[in-house]
Amino acid sequence: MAVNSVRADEKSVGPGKVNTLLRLFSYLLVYKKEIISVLIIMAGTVTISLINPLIIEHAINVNIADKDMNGLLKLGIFAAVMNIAYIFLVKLRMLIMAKVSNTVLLAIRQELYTHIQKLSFSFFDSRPTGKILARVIGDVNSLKDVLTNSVTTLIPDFITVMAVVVIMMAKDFRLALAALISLPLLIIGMWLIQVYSHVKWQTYRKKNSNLNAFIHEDLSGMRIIQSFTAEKETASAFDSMLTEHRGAFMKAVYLSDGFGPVIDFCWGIGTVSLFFYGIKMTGDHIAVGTLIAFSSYISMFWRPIMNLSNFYNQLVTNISGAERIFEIMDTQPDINDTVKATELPEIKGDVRFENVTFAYDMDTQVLNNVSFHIKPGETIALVGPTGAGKTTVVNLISRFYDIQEGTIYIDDYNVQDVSIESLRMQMGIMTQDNFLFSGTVKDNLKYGKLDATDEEIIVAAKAVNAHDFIMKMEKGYDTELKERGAGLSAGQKQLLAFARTMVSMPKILILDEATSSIDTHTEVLVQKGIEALLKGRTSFVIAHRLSTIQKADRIFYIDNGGIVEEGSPKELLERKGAYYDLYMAQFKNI
Ligand SMILES: Nc1ncnc2c1ncn2[C@@H]1O[C@H](COP(=O)(O)OP(=O)(O)OP(=O)(O)O)[C@@H](O)[C@H]1O
Repeated sequence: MAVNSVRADEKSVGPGKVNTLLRLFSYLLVYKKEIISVLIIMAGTVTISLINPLIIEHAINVNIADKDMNGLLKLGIFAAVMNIAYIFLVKLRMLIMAKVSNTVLLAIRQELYTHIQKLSFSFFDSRPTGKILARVIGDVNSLKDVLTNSVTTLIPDFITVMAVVVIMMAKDFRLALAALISLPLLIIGMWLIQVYSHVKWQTYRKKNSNLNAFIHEDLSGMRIIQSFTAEKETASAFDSMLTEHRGAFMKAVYLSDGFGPVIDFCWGIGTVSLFFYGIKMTGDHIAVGTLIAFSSYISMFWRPIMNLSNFYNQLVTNISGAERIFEIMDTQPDINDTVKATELPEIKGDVRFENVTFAYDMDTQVLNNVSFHIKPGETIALVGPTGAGKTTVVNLISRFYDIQEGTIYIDDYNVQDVSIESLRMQMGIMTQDNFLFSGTVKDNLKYGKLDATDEEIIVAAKAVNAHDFIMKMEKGYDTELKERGAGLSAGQKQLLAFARTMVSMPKILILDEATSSIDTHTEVLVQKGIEALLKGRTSFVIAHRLSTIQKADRIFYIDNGGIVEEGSPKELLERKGAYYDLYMAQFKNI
């Protein structure tokens, strides 16, 4: 059962804002050289902008006053060269920072994606794909400006502010205190805004996730929506989600917009207090020149503060994105290799359940004390009512979930004591949806074995009767497939999925048989494909076709948390129990 539906907001479990920031900035440390270059370049650009007024002053006071046109020309050339260098340096700084921040984003996205691939089924069970997508794409993108500005704003502006404070204190500490009197107000104001703003931005990101999940789900189910003519209903649901999204954004942005006025207010108070105190003291010993110098220092102090607060605002706006990314990175897979896990050697295909008890969640037990033993090469058909636990049994063999009680052995190895990779590598799993990826037919078949040769692929495809149909496609094995195999029939998708599994030559085959109706010709091919797949390997077939069930060595009828009937097809028919009833019901429909 999904914990998070499309509409339900995700829970926020951030590791704390400071930790999140430190962790985010730690990604920048890899690029120390580039960051130092940017800082040096910035020192250069600041110096040039400080020299510019001096050049103008010199031109007016000296060259123009003395009518020294030669000197003025030289000064002009010097100023032009310096300012061209300035433009070049700014471009270079932007280029380096763009490269650094994009590479960091790439690294974060890669780490996140690789981690998500390791997470267990339970993680994917618990959240819609669109919400995961929102984190991998949207949340990662939201960090770009934070990363860039942390170098171009945070460091230089912080140094400027500190330097100005030191100069002011050194010149006259009473005037300095008067100028900076509103600093505590600023700190309290910003802190209060960020506390509430952070929560609002968290909510906004959740609404954004919901919207993503909704769009993803809707687009995936568009055929169903159109066939049930439910476009109006989904459009109205979308509309209400957009309203929620917009509302969350407006609430967040109102608060964030409070930063500017708070700074303006504090700046104003600082200036008034400086002049009030200064004028009161002018009679004593404060020179007017010092007072004027202080008033320019005060703007030199507040301008970077303004930049820093914009950066802070950016941080508050986007830190929830970083929290959401790190939350996934910190999610540990439920199913892990144990410390003592060994490699499962090439198996024969013996499968044993000993008193296995399993529940997805504490409320509903799906399997209760189930035991069975399958010998290598046996074909077992799993039958029973819907929701009885057939898929659960096969999921446990591949250790997609861990059982609560009992033991599952493959060739006498406890599945919990061997590495997950060595276990799953020897399993061939075919689910009902026969998922195909965009790419060529060959690419898809290679999923079974990444280093398979063309010959291996063709042999496998021939074995399951898929070769002829593939050769009839436009470019044979090099034909490009659309996403999820759109444009192929259900039977054709199945044949390709058989071939993919055949390429992997698994010792244990798990086949969740599709029930979709297939034309008679393809049905014969599919049936032959199934037989070829089952040959010589231990197979679990969640069987719907009577023909497959009849050819199984044994049938397990699963119901009420266990195997209620077990035996060969003939034995079970003779017993006239649950399987007999199922058989007769299907037989009547033939
Ligand atoms: N990921 C899951 N999380 C929670 N409960 C689940 C999950 N998957 C299945 N269940 C529940 O476990 C029970 C057994 O499900 P399972 O899919 O094994 O049944 P099944 O016999 O294969 O059914 P069907 O023939 O309809 O495919 C059902 O009650 C189902 O609701």
